[in-house]
Amino acid sequence: MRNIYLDTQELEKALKIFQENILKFFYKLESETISSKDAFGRVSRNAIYAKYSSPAYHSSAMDGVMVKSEMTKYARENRPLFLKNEDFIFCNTGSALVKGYDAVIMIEDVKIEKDGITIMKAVNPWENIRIQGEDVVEKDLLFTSFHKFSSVDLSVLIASGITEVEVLKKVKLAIIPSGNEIIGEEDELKIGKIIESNSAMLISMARENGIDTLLYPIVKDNKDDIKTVLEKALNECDFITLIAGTSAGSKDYAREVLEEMGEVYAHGLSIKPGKPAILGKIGETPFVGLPGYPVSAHIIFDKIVISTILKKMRVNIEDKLILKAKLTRPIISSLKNREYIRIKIGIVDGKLIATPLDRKAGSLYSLSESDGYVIIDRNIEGYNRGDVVNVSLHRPIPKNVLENRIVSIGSHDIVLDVINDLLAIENKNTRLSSSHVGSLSGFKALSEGDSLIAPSHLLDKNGTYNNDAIKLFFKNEKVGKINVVGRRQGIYVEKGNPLGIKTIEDLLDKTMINRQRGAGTRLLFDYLLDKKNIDKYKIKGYDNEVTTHLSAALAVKNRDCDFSIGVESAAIKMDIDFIYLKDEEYQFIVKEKNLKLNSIKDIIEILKSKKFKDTMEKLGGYNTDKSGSIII
Ligand SMILES: Nc1nc2c(c(=O)[nH]1)N[C@H]1C(S)=C(S)[C@@H](COP(=O)(O)OP(=O)(O)OC[C@H]3O[C@@H](n4cnc5c(N)ncnc54)[C@H](O)[C@@H]3O)O[C@H]1N2
Ligand code: MOO
Repeated sequence: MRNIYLDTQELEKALKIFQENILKFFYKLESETISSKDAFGRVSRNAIYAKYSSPAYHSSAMDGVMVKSEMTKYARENRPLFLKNEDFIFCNTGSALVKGYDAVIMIEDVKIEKDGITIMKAVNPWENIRIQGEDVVEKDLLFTSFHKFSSVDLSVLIASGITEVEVLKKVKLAIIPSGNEIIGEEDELKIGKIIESNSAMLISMARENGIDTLLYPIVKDNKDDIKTVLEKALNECDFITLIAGTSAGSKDYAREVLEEMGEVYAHGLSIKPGKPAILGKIGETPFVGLPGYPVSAHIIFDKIVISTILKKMRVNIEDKLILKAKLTRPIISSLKNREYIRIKIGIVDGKLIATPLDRKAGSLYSLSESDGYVIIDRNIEGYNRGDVVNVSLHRPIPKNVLENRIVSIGSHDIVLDVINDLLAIENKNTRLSSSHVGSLSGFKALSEGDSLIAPSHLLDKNGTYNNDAIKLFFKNEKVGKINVVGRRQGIYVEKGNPLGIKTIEDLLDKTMINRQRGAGTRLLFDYLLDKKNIDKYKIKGYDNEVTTHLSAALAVKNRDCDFSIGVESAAIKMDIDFIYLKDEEYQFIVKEKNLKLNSIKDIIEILKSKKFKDTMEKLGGYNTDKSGSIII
């Protein structure tokens, strides 16, 4: 039977109903006694009071000599005072104060003589002394009940004589991956199979929040097998999560099994990604069905599983930091769901900008690349380009990381990855943060202040590169060009060129996958077709697009088309054949005022380096003779 869940609930409402139904889970507070040294991240069960004062006795705060302050009161710069050996005691930082002495003179202020010392100034009573209990007094309240211990707290405990603490037992969370197509990372990846990768992310998210996990073997889409593993998990764990099988597929059994074994409180939330989540319980054990797509699983795990367990542990759920930033692209959202849109942040001309990333729930890498989410609530249609939006950060971003991030929007080339890797190897803080939209859109973004550099390779009428576009987009502002690499553009064909393609004319009856509108490679292809008077729309697949050279090469390798177009290096990387068409210049377009930025200087330094030239040479199909030179 298929589950059809037409009615979705708001996340907060579903969470409330779920939590109201698992009160026994919340009230069962088991504790254990552990060494204070192991208490990092753990939560105290009771209030904790200091056993000793700290310092435990009066002690010297400096290396020097212990004195009776009264005896030093007449010492002056112009009237040195001599103290005999029996009038003082040499001491170190931390030495216990000897009875009768009440001050310490730093060793730098003492002149050592044969049978005593000379001092040039008086000391006050208790000067340079750490008084007993100055930091903590015996029986002081150190920590309240339900306090989560930080690294510093552990030292406080130990310094105050508390060697053991009673803490809440960690919640043990079952993570059960499911699906007939799911294989272990050690298994061979074949068509139709998916590597089980969600649990690695979920286990470390749990660990970050002080939750223990038990990972079960991958269970097949089979009701009996799912029931067997759930029975086992019920005996071994306090909370159960089942990955996948939550939606409407013919093999999605999570809901059915939960209905048979326990209770379902919600199936279907009005959020995206994460919509098909299932909340319920089996016996008294909370159960959450996580949608299989990684981004959906991540959101439901964070918003429901972790937040519920932290609530039980009485740990505050920290609100995420919010940054206001200007959207570089419009976002259209459905009125039915609250959407979590992944965002990458950057700074351009002193302003924070927000670039929306891939929205698909299966695009795990875009989650890893993102800095946070823009949340678009139900009943909001979305935002326009240029709108200032709130970005809820996954974690705080250090200022220097943001300032050293070069927002690059434009054409794609593998060289961008090479530059980033070399920046890391050379221990520079600068990084390229690239969006691949093609050369023309890159120019538009640069001219509208959405990016710092625009990688581009637009052929001019007179055979140079990018000058026509500069004239068109920058009428009142000076821009410079940084030569990145020369590249060879051509046609990608299957290895061995079985269709015998040699010239542009041979492409007429073949199927292609094109690059996106505005991509320099596509424009070059159009130009070459034009020169031969070939109607581009006669080429089958002309409108099918991909956005990078590597994806174009992959499409040929996978035989999704007869040919595609792009730079030679991607053909070499994908091990397919390449038919040369033209040399071209790939350049970074930068506003002249920004050429002096340290981050841009870092890029130029890398481009001029021998390591860069060697790496590009190894990749093949590149010319680095002009790399790093600037044309204004
Ligand atoms: N007809 C409909 N189909 C789908 C709907 C819908 O409403 N109607 N909802 C879609 C949404 S939204 C989501 S999210 C997914 C959720 O799917 P399931 O929870 O049923 O999970 P699967 O279909 O089994 O898997 C989805 C996807 O994720 C991969 N996966 C599963 N487990 C793992 C894992 N441990 N590690 C890595 N990847 C995993 C799985 O292979 C699939 O590719 O349903 C939509 N469909
Ligand atoms: O709502 Mo599903 O969780 O988008 O991808």
